[in-house]
Amino acid sequence: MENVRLKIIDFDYKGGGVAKLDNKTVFLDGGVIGDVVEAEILEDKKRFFTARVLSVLKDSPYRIKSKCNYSGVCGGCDFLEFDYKEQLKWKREKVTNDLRRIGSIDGEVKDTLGMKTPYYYRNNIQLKVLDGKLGYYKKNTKELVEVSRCIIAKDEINNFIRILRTWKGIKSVDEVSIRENYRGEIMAVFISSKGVKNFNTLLPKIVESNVVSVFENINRNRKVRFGREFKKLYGSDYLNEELLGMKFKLSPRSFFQVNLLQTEKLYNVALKSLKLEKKDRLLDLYCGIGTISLLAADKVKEVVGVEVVEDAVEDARLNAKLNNITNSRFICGKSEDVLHKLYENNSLYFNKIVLDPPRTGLDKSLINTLLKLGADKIAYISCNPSTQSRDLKLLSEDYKVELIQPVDMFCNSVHVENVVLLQRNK
Ligand SMILES: C[S@@+](CC[C@H](N)C(=O)[O-])C[C@H]1O[C@@H](n2cnc3c(N)ncnc32)[C@H](O)[C@@H]1O
Repeated sequence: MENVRLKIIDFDYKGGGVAKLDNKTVFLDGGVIGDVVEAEILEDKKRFFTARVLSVLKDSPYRIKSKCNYSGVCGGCDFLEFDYKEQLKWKREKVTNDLRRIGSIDGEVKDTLGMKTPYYYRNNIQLKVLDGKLGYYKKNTKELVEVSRCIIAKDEINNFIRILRTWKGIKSVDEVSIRENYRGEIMAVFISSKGVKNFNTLLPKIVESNVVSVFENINRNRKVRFGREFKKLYGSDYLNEELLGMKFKLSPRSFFQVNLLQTEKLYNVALKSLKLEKKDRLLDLYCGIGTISLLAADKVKEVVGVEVVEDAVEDARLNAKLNNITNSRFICGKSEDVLHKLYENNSLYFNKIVLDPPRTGLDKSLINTLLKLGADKIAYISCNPSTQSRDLKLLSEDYKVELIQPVDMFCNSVHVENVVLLQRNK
């Protein structure tokens, strides 16, 4: 097919441009809303085309010059050439459209809570390693783009990348996960199928730096991020974090939100929306290391957190002790199974619930139990408005939506975090 001229009108879920041609949708590999581009059609399917941007013929008014040297090549970010204020507006619209289209929900969506400076915010990155080179995959490929610095990662993570680039042993590593805490300390996990070699040659540099913890993780199954065993190579078992004035310990397998400043805003919105009272019994499903549970503990009678990763549950129990909290309890298991058992045994009643599942959203059986349980208020936090909208449609049988607040957790990427407060119908 010959090349075509297209106007970008939207972004798809991967951050690629969307256009229209012959009444069919075109999914492109790039472009910014408002751009006019020359594109090569790659596939002509029944309902859509796929296409590759060859050149931008007319710049969108929202196109900006990227501050990143790897922009357009590296698949790590989607929106580095899209004006930040417009990103926030687009994310609000994305949430509005998903709720309407998938969830049949029409409520008012608040303006996305953004950052003043949407760079150098990520406290956790995963770099691929290929032939001793460190980087991210090129968009939609397994080709490595070598990087010496990442514009969305925090400063000390970038310093550690510099150190790793001089280390010969990096060749024995397949992937490296690097975390930075609130005071610039680093925890690194070297993920390797055969074991980390020559760590002793990296050690002197690590001792001089602010790396506080290094683990090896043997992983031969590329479908999961981590293998079963973590072996400590250096330093502490945990990374210490501080969030809204409380202390948390975090072990290498546990989940922690990637943007500290935005997490504080997110948690404040969710907890405030629940209007917590001393008589409340709060259930925190998908609780990770217990951050939300423990931040809520002094406002309620009792809080119970549920989490499937054992290490995270142990962290949560430790974090309760660390913060002298005595009215919290953490259960290890799948939220859907644990909630079902709690309900069947009639053992505990919760009048308020926090949900914060992974991108796949809620299990249908969990939704059924939630409807039977009938808590007064549910704060549903999600990093995927599409699955959240699907779940809300089922929950709206008994609940009405009272608040919809998007939060920009993943600046310069297509992803958006969203909080929805549900109130049970009288
Ligand atoms: C998006 S994170 C939220 C964690 C925590 N609320 C926070 O803000 O840090 C989702 C968490 O759910 C856990 N998880 C995934 N599937 C689960 C399930 N079926 N039941 C319970 N926890 C699950 C993950 O291990 C992860 O810790």
